[in-house]
Amino acid sequence: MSTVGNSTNIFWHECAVGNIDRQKLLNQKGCVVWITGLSGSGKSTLACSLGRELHSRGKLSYVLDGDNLRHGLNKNLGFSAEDRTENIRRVGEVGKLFADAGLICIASLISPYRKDRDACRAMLPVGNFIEAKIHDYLLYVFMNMPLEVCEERDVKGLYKLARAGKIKGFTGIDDPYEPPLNCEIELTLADGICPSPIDMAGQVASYLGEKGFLHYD
Ligand SMILES: Nc1ncnc2c1ncn2[C@@H]1O[C@H](COP(=O)(O)OS(=O)(=O)O)[C@@H](OP(=O)(O)O)[C@H]1O
Ligand SMILES: Nc1ncnc2c1ncn2[C@@H]1O[C@H](COP(=O)(O)OP(=O)(O)O)[C@@H](O)[C@H]1O
Repeated sequence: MSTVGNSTNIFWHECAVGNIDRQKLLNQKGCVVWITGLSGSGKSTLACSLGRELHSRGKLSYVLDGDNLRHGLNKNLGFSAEDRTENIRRVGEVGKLFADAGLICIASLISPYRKDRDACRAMLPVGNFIEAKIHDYLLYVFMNMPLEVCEERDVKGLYKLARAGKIKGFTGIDDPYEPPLNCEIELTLADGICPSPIDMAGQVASYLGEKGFLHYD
């Protein structure tokens, strides 16, 4: 019996089928691939491309997209620092459940503040897999696209509105984006050109393969 947050007198219930059973069933290791970067940097595009790549390799994944989650789970949150923190915390917790379910969870959110991303790392520290290898099972992918590139794309017209002062607290304009100091993968321009989503997805999938997430034995 314990107290967690505001809940008192609560108990943890274990089930007979556990995380290892599910990972064996799926022949993969559950993890969270967390894509962070500015609006318009290509997070959602990479998330979908990676999902497709993993699907084609017979691996089960699920995309948690910040914009989409704000239509449901997170629809009571705005863009204040406190709300963004709560947004990241909730998605971290959901990602942890997906990873525990054995899936490769692809989270795609601006997640601009370092302390919020660090808190997610602390929430999903290490996976102790059966062969005794220890992996981080939260992997950060930094979409390191220059603001000018994102602003030039401006698919939703939000940068224009932010520059005109019609959106307040827009990331990269009048709200900070704090680049990761310890990401697993950084994707950026090569000779001034953005690699294709398929190439980027291939790079992330290869990383997952090398780290042993795409099989379970
Ligand atoms: N003020 C402000 N700042 C940044 N972004 C804004 C803002 N207002 C609305 N939007 C739109 O919301 C999408 C980002 O949602 P996220 O949940 O990923 O943001 S965060 O991680 O909580 O910072 C983001 O989507 P993406 O362009 O896909 O990143 C924007 O379309
Ligand atoms: N690798 C890429 N190369 C060129 N354009 C891209 C690439 N990835 C995304 N884009 C384009 O950039 C725009 C923003 O992409 P999106 O995935 O919606 O970004 P985010 O989710 O970070 O806001 C879209 O028009 C998309 O087609």
